[in-house]
This record gives sequence, structure tokens and C-alpha cells, in this order.
Amino acid sequence: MVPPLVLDIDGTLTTPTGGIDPRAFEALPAWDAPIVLATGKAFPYPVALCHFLQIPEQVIAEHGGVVYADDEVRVTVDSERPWQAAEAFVDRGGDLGWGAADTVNRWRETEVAVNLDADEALLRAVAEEFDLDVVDTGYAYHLVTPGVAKGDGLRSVATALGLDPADFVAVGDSENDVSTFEAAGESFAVANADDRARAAADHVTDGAHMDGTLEVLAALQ
Ligand SMILES: O=C(O)COP(=O)(O)O
Ligand SMILES: [Mg+2]
Repeated sequence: MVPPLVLDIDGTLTTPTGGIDPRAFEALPAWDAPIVLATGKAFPYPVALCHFLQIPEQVIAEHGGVVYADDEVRVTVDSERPWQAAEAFVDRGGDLGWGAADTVNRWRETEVAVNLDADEALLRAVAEEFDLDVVDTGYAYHLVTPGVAKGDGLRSVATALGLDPADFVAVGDSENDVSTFEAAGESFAVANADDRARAAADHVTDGAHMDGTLEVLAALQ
């Protein structure tokens, strides 16, 4: 029997240029155990991905800010302080970097994402003033309320599914996956992972991006 999986999206199910690797569309629906997608992206993104993969909607979004399983959505924190900080950042000349429509933050409920091109020093200074963490996923900076973590999301999804978090095998690529690695029973960083993810994982794959994830799936069969 294969184990349940908790999978990061960006860097883990994607190609090096950032699209979903088409091999995910075969491998994930065929997996004979629950799959939870755990991402820093806003809630609609992983829901849409589950929809188009045709797998059950079991999702940890916004690093654990929004958790969805068993027909229940839990929003664990509000976005008031992150938005106050984002406004202060913009007032001081910063740019969130997503244009006027800002579809990156438009449906975000608990935090604010900032483009990697932004002024990092200014962002970190503002975050500190507002007592927020800056999470660098390698795809964006995120202004996150301390204590919000994908690993806590995994604990609540596991409970909703009648499972133990330690039943899960985790795959991820960045510092926002460290808490998932700690909560899951076994963890893999893909070869493109950042130093924090590599140090926290039980194993590091030979392959990068989806090659690494498929390597894990093959080893678990
Ligand atoms: O949205 C991001 O910045 C990264 O998302 P991820 O957690 O799926 O890698
Ligand atoms: Mg990632």
C-alpha cells in the first residue's frame, strides 16, 4: 500500500520554468492514497489544480493560513496586519510587483505576497516593524503572521481525513516546507531545494523539480 502524500507545488510539481509538469496529470490521479497539496499560493490556485488533476480537493494554501479538507474550509488568521505592512512598504516606495490587477494577492485571505524583484531590505525592515515574518519561497516573498505554517495545516487535514500526520510522506523545495517535513513521517527535498529545506528533509532526491518528485513516487511503490 502506498502512503498518503503532502506535496508542495512550486518547485516540486513544476518544470524548471514554472509550469505544472505534465507528468503530474498521470502520476497524481493514479496515486492510490490521499494527496494533499500544500502551497504558499492563494487558496484558489491549489483548488483549481486539484480540479484539473481530478483529485479530491485537499489543500493547504497560504502556508497554512487556509486549510481545506472534508468539505470544511478553515481560515486560521486574518490578513489585516500583513496588509498594513504591505501598505507601509508601498508608502515608502516599495512595489508589490504584480501590476494593477494583482491576481497574486486578489483572492489571498491571510497574507500578502511580494515579487522577488522587490526591495528586500525595505520589505524586511517593514515586516520587522509589524512583527511579521518574511518567507522566501524562491518564487515570492510572503508577509506572514508568525506561527502560520504548512505543518499545522497538515495536522488539521490529517485529522479531517482520519489519518495521522506521521502517515504522510512529504515532498518540497523551500523554507516554507520545513514545518511540513517536521510534521510528516518521512520527508524528501527535491534537488533544487533551498538550504533550509535540504537540512530539514530526511532525504534529498537526485532529480530536480518533478524529476525528483517522480523519483520519490517510484521509490514508494
Ligand atoms: O507561492 C509561492 O511563493 C510558492 O508556492 P509553493 O509553496 O507551492 O512552493
Ligand atoms: Mg515550493
